[in-house]
Amino acid sequence: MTQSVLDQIPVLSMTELDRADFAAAFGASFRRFGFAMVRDHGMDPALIEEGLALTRRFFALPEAVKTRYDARSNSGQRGYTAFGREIAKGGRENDLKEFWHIGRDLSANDPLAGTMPPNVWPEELPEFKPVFTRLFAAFDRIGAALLSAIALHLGLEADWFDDPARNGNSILRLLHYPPVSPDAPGIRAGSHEDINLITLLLGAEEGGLELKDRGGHWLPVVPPPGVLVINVGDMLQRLTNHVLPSTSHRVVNPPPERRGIARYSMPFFLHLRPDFVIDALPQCVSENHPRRDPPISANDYLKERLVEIGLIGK
Ligand SMILES: O=C(O)CCC(=O)C(=O)O
Ligand SMILES: [Fe+2]
Repeated sequence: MTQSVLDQIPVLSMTELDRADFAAAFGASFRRFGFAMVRDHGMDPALIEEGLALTRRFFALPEAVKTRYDARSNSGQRGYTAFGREIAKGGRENDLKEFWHIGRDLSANDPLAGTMPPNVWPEELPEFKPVFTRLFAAFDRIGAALLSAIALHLGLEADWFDDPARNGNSILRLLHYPPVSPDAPGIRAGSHEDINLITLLLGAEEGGLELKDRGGHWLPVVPPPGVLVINVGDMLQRLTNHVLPSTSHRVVNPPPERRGIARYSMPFFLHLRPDFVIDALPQCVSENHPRRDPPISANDYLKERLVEIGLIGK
């Protein structure tokens, strides 16, 4: 498979291809689209279903209960962010979505503990903590395998990302896009790029997700059931000096016949360790392709971007 024949995101098997072939195909999809789709990723379908069922139950709770877990006290990094609060960088209308964030639980004496607030859990749903703790660990594990494929594709050692991503400030986001009324201003999620290294997305089978391809056209991303959608975030774009493009994407409103249907999805934003300094890899810099961005620590970059999307005050 060469890059030029890729005009739809291929669905790649993590078990049918050997390690080198998977890395080549995954890398080609990333270079072409900034997106990839993967099956046979080994995540337990029953666990995913449990997570999505709990997500539906949480968002069905009364607003007064959900706002008890308001994430404004921790920069939007844990707990509940109400409908209409987040706005795409540079966007005009706030997004038509509400979400819940789960992060990494570090011990209080960990040197990085200051950069990661403790999780909050909804008392109303005791299964939340065990189920999402397991899902977070599963995403961490598959994320590490995908980073290893990216490393091979870039000509690095397979374990290159192990240390930079260990105890990364990753976030599991549970998303609810309620039914959309015909006169609603704005869209479910305005065009944006993800901040982190890579995003692993599950449950986005209800349509609406679109990526902007290199020709500037919006291409629907329609994963078959259970397939993981992975995209390049801004941190990987910076690290690879834009060789791997962080691709703009959005979630458009449903057509009239599906307006009454809510949409749920579960992106895992895989982050670097907060103290890791993101600087272009030497193999991605040349005379013809000079360095594009100055070095910056993952934590400083994250803070800068959270201000831009309205999750922390200036
Ligand atoms: O819901 C989706 O399918 C995508 C969500 C997304 O792009 C995001 O939350 O950054
Ligand atoms: Fe996104």
